Amino acid sequence: MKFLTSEKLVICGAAGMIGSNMLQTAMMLRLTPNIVLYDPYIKGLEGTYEEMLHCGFDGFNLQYTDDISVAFRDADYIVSSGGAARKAGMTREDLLKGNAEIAAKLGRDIRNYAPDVKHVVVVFNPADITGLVTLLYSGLQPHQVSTLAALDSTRLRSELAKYFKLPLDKVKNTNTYGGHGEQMAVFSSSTTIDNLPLNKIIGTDVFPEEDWHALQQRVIQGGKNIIELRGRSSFQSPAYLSIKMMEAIMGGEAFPWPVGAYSNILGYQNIMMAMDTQLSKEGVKVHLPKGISNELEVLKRSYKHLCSLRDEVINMGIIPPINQWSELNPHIL
Ligand SMILES: NC(=O)c1ccc[n+]([C@@H]2O[C@H](COP(=O)([O-])OP(=O)(O)OC[C@H]3O[C@@H](n4cnc5c(N)ncnc54)[C@H](O)[C@@H]3O)[C@@H](O)[C@H]2O)c1
Repeated sequence: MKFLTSEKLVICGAAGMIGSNMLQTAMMLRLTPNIVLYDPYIKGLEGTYEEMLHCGFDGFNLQYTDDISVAFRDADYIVSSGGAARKAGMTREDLLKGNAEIAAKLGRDIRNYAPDVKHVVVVFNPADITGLVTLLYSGLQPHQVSTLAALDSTRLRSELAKYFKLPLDKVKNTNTYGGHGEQMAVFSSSTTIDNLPLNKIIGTDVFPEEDWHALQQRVIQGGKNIIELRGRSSFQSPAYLSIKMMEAIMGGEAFPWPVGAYSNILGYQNIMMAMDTQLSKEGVKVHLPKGISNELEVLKRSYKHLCSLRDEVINMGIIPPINQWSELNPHIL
């Protein structure tokens, strides 16, 4: 059976829930036979490796290591979920600081050991910030780094499909941009429900305004709901979507959802956030989402929220002030 490419894919955080599921998805989609698993937790990493052998997949050259220099040598693609998930008693700031520090190290490791990597997908949270920090320290070009940001859009589609009791594919073009969760910017003007524009239905008897607000809350709480139902944070959906991003980057099937990318668009600068994006072998292309004026206002609010998170990371001393970014990475103007 054929592979999409024979280039080397590295999965960081492969001992974890998302990382190990990314591996299984990449193998099932037969992206490449050459996959290297990295995680500092070597015992769990061996467990992931062993389980994949037990699946009985043919044709793979699978390796694992807790030595990042070995993992990254000659890497063509890197995807990383290697960071902490938020646990009880942990503040958002704790997660932000810890994972931003991991992202700074990831960036330095890319610069040192994988300077010729083609693309890096960052998954660990808060992904917009960890992606930005990785980009700055890696020295890569902005189109070479993207982040997983599709889950609000896929959750919006599933909530709408459940509300209207329709199959998922009757709900089209659900796009959320900007930051994740509370700060997402829903662009309902692009969405159709069984071919009817969503904006024509909102506020009618078919879909009262209060139901629309409640539905958006369910989207925002989508991740929390999975924790309540399953007793742990989501892992199958982020793993699947991250590897589908990688498939598009390797030249395979297009990725239909927004991804997080570095934006240099006027009014949305010096930030990584979900925009109207296309992934291909050339990396990620970023455009300002098309929307009506109140959607763009919400996007602006979301951008400002991400700027305040970014500024927290600057104040923590993890990344320098914006006017010094080009010294760290000359591709950032
Ligand atoms: N972007 C998204 O939409 C999205 C969705 C869900 C979860 N996440 C995030 O993904 C991350 C991973 O979640 P999980 O459920 O797989 O967690 P997990 O705890 O199961 O796995 C994390 C793995 O990362 C490893 N790790 C720790 N430090 C590392 C480092 N410096 N380099 C490489 N690996 C390292 C750990 O040993 C562990 O095996 C979390 O930050 C979570 O919040 C993101």
